Amino acid sequence: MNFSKEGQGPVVVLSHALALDRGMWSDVAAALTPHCTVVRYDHRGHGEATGAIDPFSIEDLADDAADLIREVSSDPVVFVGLSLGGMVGQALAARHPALLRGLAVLNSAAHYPDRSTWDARILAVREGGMQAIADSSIERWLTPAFRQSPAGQAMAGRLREVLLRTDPLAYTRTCEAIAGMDLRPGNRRIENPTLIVAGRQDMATPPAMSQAMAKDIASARVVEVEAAHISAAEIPGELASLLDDWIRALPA
Ligand SMILES: O=C(O)CCC(=O)CC(=O)O
Repeated sequence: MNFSKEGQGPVVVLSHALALDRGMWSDVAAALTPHCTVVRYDHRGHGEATGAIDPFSIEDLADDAADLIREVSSDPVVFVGLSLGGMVGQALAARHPALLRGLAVLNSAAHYPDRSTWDARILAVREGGMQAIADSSIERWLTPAFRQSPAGQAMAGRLREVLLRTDPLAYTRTCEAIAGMDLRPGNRRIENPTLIVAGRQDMATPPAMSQAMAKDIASARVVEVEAAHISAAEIPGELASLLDDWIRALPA
């Protein structure tokens, strides 16, 4: 698996969103490394990872993350996942709780009752490649106000480049995994301290999805932030500070 490890202190693993890569976390990682050892990795078929040809499930991605954690740390780690990364985090906590000190699930969901939007995306990418979903994705990922700012325009450009570089087959395989997932039964077993972060302007995984998740995870608390879907790109400083405070308060 492709990963990077930087900084000193408790190990924090950062898990990225669909059609992005571990670069998505650059600004959050820079803010965390003075106090934490930050490990970032690419999901199957994303970023520098290759070989996402066979179908896989969110549980398979969670087992990949478990293998990575065993490789980078002999102690339990803090796992922070955004969207797809948060789905992986939920499955990881349900399947491998002893590997975790804490779980942060940002801008994510446990289940999609209606798979038609995923089927539409899969069809669009099969017919038109990643270009076919680029504009609509960026519109869901960042708020209009941020996209109009110079920093937001630069960020949108960087995210678009990564999306366009994503292997279309890896993207559609991951959409299949998300469309087929139901993490709710596993969530009812989670006992790790859990922080759920919802973006008030997140159209991809609206706050109601976070509230539903929190009903199943007894140990969870929900915090809302002013951002759209990729909060790690839009408000990295605020998010890093929220995570830093939460990590410091976790039992050792
Ligand atoms: O972002 C993810 O990891 C999955 C949810 C999603 O598809 C977000 C989006 O592109 O709208």
